[in-house]
Amino acid sequence: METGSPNVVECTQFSEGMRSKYPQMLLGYNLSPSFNWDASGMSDIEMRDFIPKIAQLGYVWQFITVGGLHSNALITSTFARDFANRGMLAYVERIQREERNNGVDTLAHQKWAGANYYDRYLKTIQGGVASTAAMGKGVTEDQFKETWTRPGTVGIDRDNGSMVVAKARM
Ligand SMILES: O=CC(=O)O
Repeated sequence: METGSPNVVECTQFSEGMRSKYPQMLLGYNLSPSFNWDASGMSDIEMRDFIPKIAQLGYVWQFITVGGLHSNALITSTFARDFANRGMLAYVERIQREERNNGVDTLAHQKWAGANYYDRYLKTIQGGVASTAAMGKGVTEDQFKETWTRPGTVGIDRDNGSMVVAKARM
């Protein structure tokens, strides 16, 4: 279902009407980023509970249409502005350390670009020996294999005061 704003009353009425005629009907709902959620009148707690609440009304397929677009736009925009001012520190602080601290797989993104696949492909056609492997010893991805801590890093204050887990330079 599409509504004009996120509204539990409207969801309830639709669900009750639908289920009075088709009791087994499974419902879907667009958790739309087009809504101004802050203008909906819901408290933060009500927003947090919105999904499970309407799930109980039978909305078993709930989707956020362009949540990824908005999150990408936000980080790209805020990072680009910071990068213009603080250069690589902005990248390291906002992106690389956050990827590491949150276990985000793109931290070492080479495999996402198909480098392992391409290396195996090269080895196959070169009879098992590829002198130009993208993922061989000494490549940039090796820099993400070891960790150490160092003091004095700005902007991160997680478990160890001012110490930050950083990756070794090889
Ligand atoms: O554009 C998408 C939406 O409004 O849900």
